[in-house]
Amino acid sequence: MTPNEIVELDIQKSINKHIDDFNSFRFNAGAGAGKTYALIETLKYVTINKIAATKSPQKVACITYTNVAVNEIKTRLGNSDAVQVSTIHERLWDIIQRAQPQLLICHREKIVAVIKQHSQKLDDADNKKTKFFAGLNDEQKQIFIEFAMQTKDLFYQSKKLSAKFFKEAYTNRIAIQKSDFLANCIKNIDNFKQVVVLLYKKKRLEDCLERIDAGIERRVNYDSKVNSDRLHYMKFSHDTLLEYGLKLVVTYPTLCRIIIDSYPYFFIDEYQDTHSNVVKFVKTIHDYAIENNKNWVVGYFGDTAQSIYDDGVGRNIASLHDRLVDVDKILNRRSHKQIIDVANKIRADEIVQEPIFEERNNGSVHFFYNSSEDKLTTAQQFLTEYKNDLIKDNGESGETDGEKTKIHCLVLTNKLMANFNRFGNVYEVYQKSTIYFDNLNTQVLSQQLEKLHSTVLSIYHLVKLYQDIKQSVVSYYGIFGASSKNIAFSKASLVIRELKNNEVVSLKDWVDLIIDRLENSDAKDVLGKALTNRVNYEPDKVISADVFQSTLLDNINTLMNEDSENEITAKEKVDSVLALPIISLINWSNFIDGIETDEISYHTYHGTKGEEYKNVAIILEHSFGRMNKDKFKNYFKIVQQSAEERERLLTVPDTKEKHINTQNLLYVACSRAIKNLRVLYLDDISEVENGINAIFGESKLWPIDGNQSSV
Ligand SMILES: Nc1ncnc2c1ncn2[C@@H]1O[C@H](COP(=O)(O)OP(=O)(O)OP(=O)(O)O)[C@@H](O)[C@H]1O
Repeated sequence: MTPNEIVELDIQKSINKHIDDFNSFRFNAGAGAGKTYALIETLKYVTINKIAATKSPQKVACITYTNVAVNEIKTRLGNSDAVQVSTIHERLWDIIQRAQPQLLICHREKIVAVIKQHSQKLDDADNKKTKFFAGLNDEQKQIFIEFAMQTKDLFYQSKKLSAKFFKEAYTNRIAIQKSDFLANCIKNIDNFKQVVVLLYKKKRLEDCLERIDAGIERRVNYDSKVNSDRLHYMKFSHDTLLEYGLKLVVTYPTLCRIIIDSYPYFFIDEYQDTHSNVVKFVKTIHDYAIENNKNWVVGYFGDTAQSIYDDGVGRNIASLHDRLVDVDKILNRRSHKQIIDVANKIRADEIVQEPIFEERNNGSVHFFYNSSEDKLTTAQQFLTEYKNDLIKDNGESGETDGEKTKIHCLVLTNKLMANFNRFGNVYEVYQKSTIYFDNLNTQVLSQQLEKLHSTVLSIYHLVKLYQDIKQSVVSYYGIFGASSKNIAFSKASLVIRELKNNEVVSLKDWVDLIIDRLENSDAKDVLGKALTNRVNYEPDKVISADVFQSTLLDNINTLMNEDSENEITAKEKVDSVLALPIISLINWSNFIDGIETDEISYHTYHGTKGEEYKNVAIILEHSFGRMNKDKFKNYFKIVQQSAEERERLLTVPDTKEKHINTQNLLYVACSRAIKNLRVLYLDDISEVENGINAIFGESKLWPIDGNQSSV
């Protein structure tokens, strides 16, 4: 055993000792240090020595960031009943759902708070949209509210009409003609709709409150399948789950005791990207354990320099959760020295890694730049050259298997990544939707299904259903779910044949086929069950072809169009979704599922968290999309300053936050490489060359004349 291996073993022993002593800890180490590995070792240690040895019925909770990570840990850990690996949402719901009476109180309070928010908005004379309502006197408000309630059906029937037809639909009503002030209120359709929708929402919540108070509603549920709260249906979504969880443990200490008894060992992977409410939740339990002399341990595993999401705690963990023992490790298990040296320069903090083995010294890092206009073609040519060099090098050493020459290419923008992955058209259509640019990354491309926009999620499920039926790889249970037990085999096979044997080129073809079968098939009820199971439609939404069609089109319309959209443009946008080729949608859904099909795999920097690849290509630009103009240019500009000047510039909080975020992103990207890393900067670097060279050593214009560089 080498001295470094002994050091590494000692670190694991110290973690085990903290577990023996119930000392909660934070294992902070750089990329490739073996945090995930240590987490698995820790889980094994606890299972064998604490749970199995004492035949304890207690469980170990292991929380990870994505479903992909859950599966990875489960696979690496092997079958274990004692360890429950899950996302925080799954675990939290499992824990708190039993506290229904307390949840109900929490839910009631939330409803009251949201009603108050709606009322404040309606009373806000400074709000452009609602001020016409705020300006009415009490009597007029009452008349308007009554009018809105009486015309609810009309509103929903007319909602999607253009402003002109919408107004006509309303003004044809005698009630409006009679009243001057009502006619006045409907002058601006956009504002009118905004107020009416708020009134409806408020009313729905008030009705729900009454039902709760009358004891009619007694259960509240977490809905993991949709991405927004539906409080009046007694359902809430992801962020509210974290909010409720925290509120419950703070308000009801008994819940802390129950959690401590059920899960005496609690581990959190990638803590830097965990929501602050989760850390507060865990800290509340930890404090309770200390104050009540209970044996409980939480272990956080992560790296503050890899915090790349806005809602993650990042460096704030130290202030949010004190009384933790720090366990540090500076050895790197993943990469060759050349990669580690660059990564150390980027993170520029107290963690200066070194390779665990001295012989890990054959890596390569090359930085190139090219500022031609056609970035896509330049990047493709660059990758082809990289690939050829790898084949040449590996061929010479007699190693030609795929992984050795496979390149993982990291690009900044989703647009470029989508183009490379052949679903650029899908991304382009979603870009024109109502999803804010900042949210496209999560709501359209997240590998955590719960983060996708609800309609995007339905489209994803529709495409997966198509794929599964087309490929015939899924069982009846996989298609129809629990209801498959009660479905006649003949009907199930009929509906699958009907769906499989028709040509489908676009999403529209697929949707039309489903609609047609819901209308005409002898097994239409069975198809409804498949849609409920796979696309998560409520049973009443698949009761007939018409209802299914209007629900889907309504959803797509809401996804694509603002309320005020011109009717023709609105229809064009809905049609642009339906016209998407099914093959592009399959490429997109494969991306969501992390399925790789090409020799070169393309990812966004964000999407590679926790991964490692032998050969990495990074495509860099000044800007990170439109919203983060000059993100990297500004970063390298700061890097190239003297230490004093850098410190001065970073005293501005906004500059510091942006700088650290960029630094973390570049760190995550570069540290994915095991052996070879090539960076291509697709802009003019003359103003930031010194900053680049300070990190990467030197930068060269690509393509280089004469001999190509060796990998
Ligand atoms: N003790 C060990 N023995 C053998 N291999 C190890 C050990 N620790 C880590 N490794 C290997 O080193 C590599 C990096 O480890 P791991 O992925 O756990 O790092 P990490 O700290 O989680 O990285 P990142 O922060 O970048 O996600 C992996 O291939 C892992 O299997």
